[in-house]
Amino acid sequence: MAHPSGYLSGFGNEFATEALPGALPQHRNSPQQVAYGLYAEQLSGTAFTAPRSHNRRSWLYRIRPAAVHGSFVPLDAPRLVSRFDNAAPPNQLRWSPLPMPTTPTDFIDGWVTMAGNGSAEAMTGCAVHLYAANQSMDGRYFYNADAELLIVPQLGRLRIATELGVLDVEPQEIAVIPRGVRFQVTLPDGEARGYLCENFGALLQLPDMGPIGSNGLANPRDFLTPVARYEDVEGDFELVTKFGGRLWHAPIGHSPLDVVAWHGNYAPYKYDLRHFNAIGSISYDHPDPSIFLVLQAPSDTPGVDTLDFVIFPPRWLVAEDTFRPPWFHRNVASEFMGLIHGAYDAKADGFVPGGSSVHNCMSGHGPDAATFDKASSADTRQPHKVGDTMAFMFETRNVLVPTEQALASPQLQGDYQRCWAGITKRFRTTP
Ligand SMILES: O=C(O)Cc1cc(O)ccc1O
Ligand SMILES: [Fe+2]
Repeated sequence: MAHPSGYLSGFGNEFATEALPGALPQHRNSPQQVAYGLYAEQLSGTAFTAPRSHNRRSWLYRIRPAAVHGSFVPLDAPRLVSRFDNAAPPNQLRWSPLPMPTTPTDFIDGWVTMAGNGSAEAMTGCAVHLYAANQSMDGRYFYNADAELLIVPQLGRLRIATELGVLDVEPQEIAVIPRGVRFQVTLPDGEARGYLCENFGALLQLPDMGPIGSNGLANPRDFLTPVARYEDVEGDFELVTKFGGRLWHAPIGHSPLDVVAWHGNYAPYKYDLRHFNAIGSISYDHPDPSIFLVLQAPSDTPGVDTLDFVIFPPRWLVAEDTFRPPWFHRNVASEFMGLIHGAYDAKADGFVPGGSSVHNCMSGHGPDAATFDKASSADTRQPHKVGDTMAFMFETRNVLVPTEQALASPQLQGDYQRCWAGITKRFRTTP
């Protein structure tokens, strides 16, 4: 049954889609002659020998193979950083939103690297960027050989035309573009801003749910993958790639979005965070934020992820005799947070939509003084709705090294630590 959205529904399914009838070969992948004079091409996202449960690849039937383009030369990208070997301060860090660009800037020009760990070459770790753009990509196409790309729009819609079809995303939705998939981003609202996470390692997957059971959190059928759609256009175009931590570009005489049909389980997808089924405490205490895990990129160590994508969606707080907002804490993991919409329940002010924060390994953080005061005297016999909110966290196993430009940024809030300065000594020698 066709999904009402016009997309294909499900996470990591074996999809099959064709924009022209009969374009998709049946019962084989590379027949001697493909219908409509198409070329067959495999795109693999995991090792050929990866276990079946993790094996991802798709077969593309296209007007020209991906090999047809000119030679790549380096492309300057001064705000893109790929080495995370500078000294990371243990300070809690927070930034105001990135201002919108004042010169023509498309989605690719608009990346500003904030922090990261590991490396693209080693295929481990991740990089966190912000993007801010005021132009559609025009005659320009991009693929990322370094990473799977998680896109978290905060302002303005994105039309992401990929080789495998079109994803329309708006704030409070996310998109994931697999490593290697070519795409072009246009801006229906004329401008756009948001957060990006490049995942250099194993692909993002839905988490196991343990005692939660077989339903809840992000339900697989809410993940949407586009149907095949192709462009048959020729011109003096540019193919940009991120490869080995830097940008390269090559001339290309046609649109690489020329895939007429495809099948497989390696494909872009989107997910509406508002569909997340939040599960929490219905008795007492504030659970660990892993309860809000949307997607995880596992590392080689069982139970320890390279990257966790966690959200803090609208929800009811009902826990009794409980300090309900996030507690004070220090974690072995490192946290990059962003706010997509509304307000975040641990911070009364200063953390605004489009803003960011980093709390690295063992750096103490938690509710600000105003939040602490309010929540420690709230009536917890009453349920409380945390509405009008959508915050997220990229949580990583390795320290998130902030880039020098992020540490020197005019948006860095030099007074961030003062949000805890009003937390006074309450100790007394009587209970
Ligand atoms: O630091 C944060 O605000 C994120 C966070 C939220 C929470 O509910 C528990 C732990 C945690 O790191
Ligand atoms: Fe935290």
